[in-house]
Amino acid sequence: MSSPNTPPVSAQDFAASILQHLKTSLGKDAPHASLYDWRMSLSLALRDLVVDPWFESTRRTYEARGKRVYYLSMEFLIGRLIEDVAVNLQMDEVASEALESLGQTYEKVVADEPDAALGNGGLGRLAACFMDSLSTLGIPAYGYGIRYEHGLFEQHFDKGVQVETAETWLEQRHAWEFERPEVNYPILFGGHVADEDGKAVWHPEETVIASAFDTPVVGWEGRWANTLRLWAAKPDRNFDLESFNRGDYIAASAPEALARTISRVLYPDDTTDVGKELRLKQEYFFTSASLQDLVRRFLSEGGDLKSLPDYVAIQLNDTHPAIAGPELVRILMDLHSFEVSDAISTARGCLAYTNHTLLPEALERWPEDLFARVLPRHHRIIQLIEAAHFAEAGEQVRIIEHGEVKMGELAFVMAHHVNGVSALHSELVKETVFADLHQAYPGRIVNQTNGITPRRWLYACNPPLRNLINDTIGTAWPDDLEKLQGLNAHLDDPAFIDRFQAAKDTNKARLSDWLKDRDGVSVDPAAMFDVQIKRIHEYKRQLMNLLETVALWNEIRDNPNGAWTPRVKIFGGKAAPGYVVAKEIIRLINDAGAVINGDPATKGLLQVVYPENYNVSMAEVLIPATDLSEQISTAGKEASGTGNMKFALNGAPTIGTLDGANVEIRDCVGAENFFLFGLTAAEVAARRMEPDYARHAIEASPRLGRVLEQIRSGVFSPSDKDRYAGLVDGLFNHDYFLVTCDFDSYFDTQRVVDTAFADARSWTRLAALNTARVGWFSSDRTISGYARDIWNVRSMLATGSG
Ligand SMILES: CCc1ccc([C@H](C)CC(=O)N[C@@H]2O[C@H](CO)[C@@H](O)[C@H](O)[C@H]2O)cc1
Repeated sequence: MSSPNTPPVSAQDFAASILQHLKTSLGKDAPHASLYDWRMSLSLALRDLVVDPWFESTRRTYEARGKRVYYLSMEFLIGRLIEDVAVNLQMDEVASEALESLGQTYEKVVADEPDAALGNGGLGRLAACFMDSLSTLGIPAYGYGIRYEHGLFEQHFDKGVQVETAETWLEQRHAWEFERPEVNYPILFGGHVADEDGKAVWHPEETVIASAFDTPVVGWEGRWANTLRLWAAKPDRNFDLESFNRGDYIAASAPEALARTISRVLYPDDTTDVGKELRLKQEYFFTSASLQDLVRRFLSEGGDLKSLPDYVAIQLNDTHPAIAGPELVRILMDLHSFEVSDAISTARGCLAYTNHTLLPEALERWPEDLFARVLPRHHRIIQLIEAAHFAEAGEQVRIIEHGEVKMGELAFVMAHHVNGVSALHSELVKETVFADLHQAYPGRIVNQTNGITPRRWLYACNPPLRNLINDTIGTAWPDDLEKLQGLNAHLDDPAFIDRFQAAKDTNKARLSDWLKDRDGVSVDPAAMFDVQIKRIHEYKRQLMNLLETVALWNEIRDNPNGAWTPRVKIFGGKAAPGYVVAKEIIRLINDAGAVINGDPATKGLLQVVYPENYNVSMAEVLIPATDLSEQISTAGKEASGTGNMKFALNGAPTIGTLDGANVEIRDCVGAENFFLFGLTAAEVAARRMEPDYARHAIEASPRLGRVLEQIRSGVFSPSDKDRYAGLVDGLFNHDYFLVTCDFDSYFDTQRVVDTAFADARSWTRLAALNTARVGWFSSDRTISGYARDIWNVRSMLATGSG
């Protein structure tokens, strides 16, 4: 029993509560209950324990007239919730005991829960970690987003090729949400704006209703609980019975179908602005509903809108909710008769914006005509905002330019603070994408280096290591993660190192069982588990990892008697459906993997594994079992990364570039404890200026040249020799992400890793050292930074953590 605090309920009472829900909520008795019935009953029994702290938190915030944080995000990549809630309520072991007493297996029941995959990757997962930390710190907050009927697509491989199918998490009842039919708002679209006695009046042509679904978010030890309010789209008018009676069934259900389209599916793009009208409507839909809701709440508590910034801190998770600036100005001007300048300054006083990427193709720019057609009133208001900005800071930066509405510039101008997500990224934001605005508004850009919640990403996903840490330094670390520094004193204690290794081995055995059961793939837990899991993108350089794998394959075949360190290369990740090159890279990894895995000469020494449908739940199995964390993006491209933090926390040293938060991880663990390679961001910029830099790099590396020739000539696609000719030519002619230039440094550093891993005890010490020194990357520290530097909010839990 390692859980620090006494759980609120005994296993016996909790078993009774599960049985009660089975009977009254699921209408089943134990002998006839399905896995789904047990899972729902467990979820509802846990949810019962969340409601009181939830009500209490809401009541205390109301009474204290406290300032609230509103986190607006198009994505919340939540994953499963049972274990998260059980752990935060200190109920994980009680729940396991209770289910056991009912003849059920906790792990099996937990694994039946579908992931809430309402996000693409880093940005969405960060939002979920932030919600956990806001509750743990007792900061009153609402998360606002969209209740997509279909989250991120399911990925399947058909002969190594990614195919996408619709995700269906809501096919079954979602145990954790409470529908709020009474909380709904009209969302207006299109039409025109008329000037009626000096006032601009919007005459929309379409109205959709936003209806709320609330999910409680309980923090560590159940001390506080906030709300995640997700909006679903509904028609503003009833079923068209008349058309139905006329037999025109399509017309009858059209309003419903059309309205629901807005919250039907998550756009699966995580780096390319698709510029689709429906995407713009989704962004306005949830932003307008959220602003109408928070203004109603503020007014219902007797607030004076002039003082809104003192009670409301709105954080824009990238530019996706950037329409919040013009929308809040519209609400203040058109519905509450504010003057334009007061409306703009009041709105700016509430808003802050986080930038998560420098990739030009990811910066949202809406065609002005499309924008003006869908949001004619906001188009006008943006012109007013731009005029005010010109008056304040000159005309060098425009919001509307070349027939486009630039959402990054709009978010910047309408925010009191703008932040990047790692120290390097925030500097690059000042020097590149917002250099002019940084000049105009010095001091507006700050840094808040990302973080991860240790509750999900250590305490819940890694019981063996959690227990070892509890036994070694006590149980205070889950909400004070820098306490892990206490492990440094045990790094030279052989017993501790043995237990650390044992924990890693347990997790590696669990992963190999998982791969065997799920995919029929067997891996050797004694081999090095070398893992790269993240969205597939050229800048993340999964291709370079694959090229190194083929080079190693060659090396082993050339020197079969060499002292090779057995390695399992594990890849995981989805490509945006329209991202052709990324899908080619996936296919090449699978094709090359098939050849390498089938080669008797390297059997047991090198293996490639690529489980389908990487998601949050898979990460929770892969990360604790990892020996080597691959963070190999082109320097200057990965804004932060958060997977890098999860691996280090779970005792996996990093091979990586000086990019994003890798820089700060290396500073924390020590340069000698980080396998650094590659060009720096500045060197990347310089190398790009050199003509033919890729061709020269390839000519200088026979090892690389050989690998590229093998791929080009169809060694991994014997039935379709030229399948990868284009991909290889791409490297020769426009290797924008400098795979060719960093290859040799990467290959050589991997050989250093081989040698280091071969010395098991020193490797385990290195792994434990990583865990000990990355406590700073808790999202509690990140959120405390936002609260202090941007939101100026206090914790309602006045103890030390506030
Ligand atoms: C418009 C399409 C679109 C959708 C999502 C995005 C996100 C900003 C992409 C994203 O997830 N960025 C990642 O954010 C993480 C959290 O801050 C960082 O750790 C990653 O480095 C960054 O790539 C860009 C463009």
